[in-house]
Parts: sequence; C-alpha cells; structure tokens
Amino acid sequence: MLTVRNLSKTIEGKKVLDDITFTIGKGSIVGLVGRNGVGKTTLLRTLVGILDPEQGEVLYEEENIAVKPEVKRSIAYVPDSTATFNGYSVKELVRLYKAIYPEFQEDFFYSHMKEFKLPTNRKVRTFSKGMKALMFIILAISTKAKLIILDEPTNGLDAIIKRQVLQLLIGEVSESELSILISTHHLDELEKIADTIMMMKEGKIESIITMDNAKEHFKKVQVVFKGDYPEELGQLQNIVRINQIGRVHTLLIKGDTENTMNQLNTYQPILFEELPMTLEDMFISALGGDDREGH
Ligand SMILES: Nc1ncnc2c1ncn2[C@@H]1O[C@H](COP(=O)(O)OP(=O)(O)OP(=O)(O)O)[C@@H](O)[C@H]1O
Repeated sequence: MLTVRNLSKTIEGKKVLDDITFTIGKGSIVGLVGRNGVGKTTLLRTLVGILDPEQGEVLYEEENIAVKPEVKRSIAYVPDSTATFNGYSVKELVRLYKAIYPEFQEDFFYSHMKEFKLPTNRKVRTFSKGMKALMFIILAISTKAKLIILDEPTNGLDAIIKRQVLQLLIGEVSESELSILISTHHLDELEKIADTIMMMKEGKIESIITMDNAKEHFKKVQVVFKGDYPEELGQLQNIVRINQIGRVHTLLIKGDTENTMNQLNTYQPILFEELPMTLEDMFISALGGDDREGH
C-alpha cells in the first residue's frame, strides 16, 4: 500500500534522512521507534508531503504523492503538535477535514466525541492536552483514510483513555483493513498493538522486523562465568551488557543470536539462562549502548 524508496533529506547541512526504503502492507500496524532526534518526525512529515524529499519517492498504491497530490486523501496524519489548530472550533475543524477528505464520516466523528465525553461546541484552544490528542485521533479515523500516520499519539492521554484509543485503532484495523504507522517512545504500548517494528538510527532504518520474528533476532540472557567477564566477548558489537550484579551479567544479544549464544557457551558459563524479552530490551540492544565517549 505504501512504498518508500531511497528517501533522503538534508536539513541545515545535516543528513536527517539517509536512503530510507520500506513498505507498509494492508492491515498492518507498524511501529516506528528510535532515539530522540534520529529523524522520525522528519520521516513522517516527508511521507505525507509536508516536507519535500531531496531524493527518493513515496508511493501510495503505486502513485507518487509528489506527482499526484490527491492520493494524500488516502492518508491521514496526526502530528505531534496540533497547536496550529488552536484557533479553530470543533465544527470548523470538521468543515476543514470534510473539505480535504470527501469521505469524512461526520456521524462517526460526533458519536465518538460523545463516547469519549469530548465537547463539540468549543474552540480547540480550550481543550486539555489529552482531549486534543484524542480528538485528532478520532478526526483521523473519521476521514476513512486507508493509512493513518500518528506521531506520538498517546502523549498526554491518561492510562484509561490510552487503552480505549488503542482499542479503537486496533478495531479499525481489523474492521476496515486500514494500516497504521505510529511513531512512539511508549514501547510497552507498541508491543501490544504493532505487528512490525521499524527501528531508526541516525537517519537510517536500522532494522525492520515483525514481532513474530523479533524473538529470533533478539535474546536476553543471564550468565555467570567462573572468572571475570571474558574480554573477547566485551569486543562483540552485538552484545549489550545491561546489568551486572556481582558475577551475574544480564546481556542483550541482537542479530545472529544462535551463533552468539554458541560463542558464549564456549566460555563454559556456570549459569546460562534465557529471559523473556520485551520491546524495550530490543530497543536497548539495537539502539542503546553507544552514549559513552569512544563508543
Ligand atoms: N526545521 C528544522 N531545522 C533544523 N533542524 C531540524 C529541523 N527539523 C528537524 N531538524 C533536525 O533533524 C533531526 C531529526 O529531528 P526529528 O524531529 O525528525 O527527530 P525525532 O526522531 O522525531 O526526535 P524525537 O524523538 O525527539 O521527537 C534533529 O537533529 C533535528 O534537530
């Protein structure tokens, strides 16, 4: 449904997007994760045509969005900041959305506003952060766009509303076969809803893996060696030591996990135990561990 090919973008002399290529299929929920400042928002803004790519292309159902802007109607974007719309009333926003999205479902919008107890006779400015975030998600779903792109959508939502919003999104995916691309730092939420995780590092896509495959690509283990932690293992780039209590080391392994586990075993650890892996662990093992000088 969405094909992104060799997308690059430089802002103020810095390559913020560097040769990005990926596809999103129908009915898929893709989580875009990465550390602060790696280019997630820039990527999303480029996908929806707010920013122009310097190289590469974005195709929706084989149509280039730069050449055929009307295909943008099939994509709804919820930015991380909606301050631009503060001066609008809810009714004015609905009018604006109807003008952009001919299939906008007004009844659906108002019934969901009511369900979430959101007022419809006020200016957006008077909404709390959470109310605003929720309304823009409802607006996006009401467009009936086939692809919804969300930048940090659950920021400011309380735990109960958050759960309801995620359920609403999942419900739409299974009912209408829409696809969702969601950028977030809330890995625990993403873990529950995403089928694919796309990790970004320094403007590049570091990895794209399905949640089903994730367990093969990432492992978390606890090991105890007779002596010190073997120096050679310390040199391996795909092992991140996340914790050490006495001689018990907790390690995150990425990539060729089977080979690395075998390598660990050659040092004859006196304890070697695999632990359950979370998306946060995967994030740390893929993208963490390089903050210190010289790393
Ligand atoms: N308009 C701009 N002018 C200058 N630099 C910019 C601009 N927009 C983005 N950048 C730079 O591009 C890089 C990527 O920014 P971006 O907002 O895309 O990151 P992000 O991954 O969304 O970060 P975060 O997780 O903190 O929201 C950063 O170094 C940022 O400073």
